[in-house]
Amino acid sequence: MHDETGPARPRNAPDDHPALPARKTGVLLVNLGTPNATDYWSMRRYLREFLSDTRVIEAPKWLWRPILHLFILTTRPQKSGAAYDAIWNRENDESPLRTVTRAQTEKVAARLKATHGDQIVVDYCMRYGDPSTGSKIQELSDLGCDRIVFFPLYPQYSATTTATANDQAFRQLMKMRWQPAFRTVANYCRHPLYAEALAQSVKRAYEAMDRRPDALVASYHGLPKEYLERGDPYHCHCHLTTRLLRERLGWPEGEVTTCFQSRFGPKEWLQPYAVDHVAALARAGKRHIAVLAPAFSADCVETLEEINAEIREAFEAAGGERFDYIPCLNDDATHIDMMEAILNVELTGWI
Ligand SMILES: C=CC1=C(C)c2cc3[nH]c(cc4nc(cc5[nH]c(cc1n2)c(C)c5CCC(=O)O)C(CCC(=O)O)=C4C)c(C)c3C=C
Ligand SMILES: [Fe+2]
Ligand SMILES: [Fe+2]
Repeated sequence: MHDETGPARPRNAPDDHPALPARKTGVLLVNLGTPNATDYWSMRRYLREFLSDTRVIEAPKWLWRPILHLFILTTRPQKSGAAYDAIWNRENDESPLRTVTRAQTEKVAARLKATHGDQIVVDYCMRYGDPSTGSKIQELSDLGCDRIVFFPLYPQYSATTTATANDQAFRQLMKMRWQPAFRTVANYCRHPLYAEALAQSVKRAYEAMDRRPDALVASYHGLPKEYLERGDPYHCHCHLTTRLLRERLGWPEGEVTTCFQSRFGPKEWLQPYAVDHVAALARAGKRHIAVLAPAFSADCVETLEEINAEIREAFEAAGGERFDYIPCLNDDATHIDMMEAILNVELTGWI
């Protein structure tokens, strides 16, 4: 045995002893994932990986596989490809989710480097698509990270997001001879800096408007209702998020409402559905609404396309006149403050 690891062969080791990397700590930000391009095959590859995940689709495999392969993967890639095409970042030839996640990573890295120096390596990965979770954990380990903080960027916990991100990380660890010590970051919808960041984004958006909206709507990604009945806390975390945001803004009850978007398939999902909710607001005389999407840490196809197109159209079709979308927290300084604060707690004892 040799008593030291470092950037080269350990002290007193024989010549054929493998070189050992310097000890570092890794931070890996994780988001859902995104296709590499909007063509049929790129979309199909991404959707196939995503919709084959049994954390996302809980139906029995014998039932779901034929539906997925015969119906969904033959039609959805074109439909979703068109949605991604409408929001694609052509400058970098990538989806906005990847652009934003990279910007978040660079800013978090700069903050942690300023405090802790070069002993920390910050990177990002995706649960589906590229860069994959497994490849990034391996890369951090190859760089000498024998401790990794794994940070799923989902404010509200769901088995369909947080748990499957963690599962994928642990699948990689199962393959490794020298596993890093590993910490997963919990959901953070209760974190005061999260409510603060959301509240500031609302205040900023309201200040930039020439008139105050008649209602503020928090639209969250939906889930099949039966997942809630089986114990997924996501629904409650969404309502908690809305309440903490409203309290942070100092607004009375009812001033911020909650709804759920992105319904997929014929089953009942969490209600109220965003399209119905905004239409009902318009019919109730709320002519001007503002909408934010607190379940998304980065703007993506679900916010830029679905909210700004489908949900906006539902509002206008019901008589609504003005619809303002408030962007996600993305790489805003308040969001990076929150991530830095959470990471500094998670890094305790490691640096
Ligand atoms: C089919 C079931 C789905 C569940 C359950 C689900 C949960 C869920 N998803 C997010 C966040 C995102 N989802 C995104 C895209 C997306 N989601 C589904 C389906 C389910 N999501 C599909 C099929 C897609 C792809 C787009 C499409 O075909 O409609 C994204 C955007 C990714 C991007 O590249 O922009 C995010 C982010 C949450 C938070 C969640 C449950 C809590
Ligand atoms: Fe989704
Ligand atoms: Fe609930």
